Amino acid sequence: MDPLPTPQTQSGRDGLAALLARPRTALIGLDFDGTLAPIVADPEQARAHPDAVPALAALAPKIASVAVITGRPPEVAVRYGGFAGVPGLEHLTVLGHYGAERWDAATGTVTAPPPHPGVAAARAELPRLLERAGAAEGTWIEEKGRALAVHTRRAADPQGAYQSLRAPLADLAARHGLIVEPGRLVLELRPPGMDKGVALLDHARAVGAGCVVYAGDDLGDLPAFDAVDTLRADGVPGLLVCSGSTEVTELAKRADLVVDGPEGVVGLLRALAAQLG
Ligand SMILES: O=P(O)(O)OC[C@H]1O[C@H](O[C@H]2O[C@H](CO)[C@@H](O)[C@H](O)[C@H]2O)[C@H](O)[C@@H](O)[C@@H]1O
Repeated sequence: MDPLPTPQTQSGRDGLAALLARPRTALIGLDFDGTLAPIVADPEQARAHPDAVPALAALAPKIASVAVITGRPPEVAVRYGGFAGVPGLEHLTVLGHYGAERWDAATGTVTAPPPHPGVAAARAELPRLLERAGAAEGTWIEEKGRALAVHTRRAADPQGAYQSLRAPLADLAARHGLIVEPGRLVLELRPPGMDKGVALLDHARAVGAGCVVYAGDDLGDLPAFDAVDTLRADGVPGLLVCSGSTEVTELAKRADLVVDGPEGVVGLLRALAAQLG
């Protein structure tokens, strides 16, 4: 059996104690890439850790809500995660595109606002811009519909390629009313106005969460960490979990609990499910 780890902060221990005392009020929010799915070189090959879905399916019926909150389009996270049609996950919610789009297992449908016109304009310019910026071989554009992501993980010098594209992509985004979302060797051009913090807060309020756990690994998860702090200030206990990596260190500094990547996240989910009986 997986041992239940002890958070290193008092607020984290309070958050965990609240979850164990009142599981039926608990919301667990989880990022996808780097948290439920191991990081791989090709984003189209990312899949949930093989034990993630069984662990979630064991835990979800014992708590108020499980929400996957991801930068991916929700239908992609559902497909790569293997989340659809799973007994135990009948009420799973996937908040995709940083919360702009939503998939509910109960209906199997996605709700989404209209696309931002700046994405089409940026799409038309992006290949030429990368050429002019001398983007390294291996730089890859991920077409996300509501957004465009430029990946450098497969370049010979991924960090150098990433840094060299920051300014030109920031300029392109600004010209079309978009923002740049930086992540693990990815710079995403996306519409403003939504982030994982807004998504988590809205969902926590909608389900009437009495305590919240959030686990993430990347810079885009920091607003969700802020949301847990906001909830704590409102009297809702919370637990911040960092799915640790050597690529991003910002979350580890803020987390109540650092676990060893998706393997560690799955171990935590399994331990919670076992503890809740
Ligand atoms: O919010 P998330 O679920 O963490 O999604 C963030 C981005 O994740 C994906 O990129 C990351 O994972 C890839 C596959 O492991 C990896 O190759 C890449 O370097 C990472 O940045 C995804 O491709 C993006 O669309 C997401 O926005």
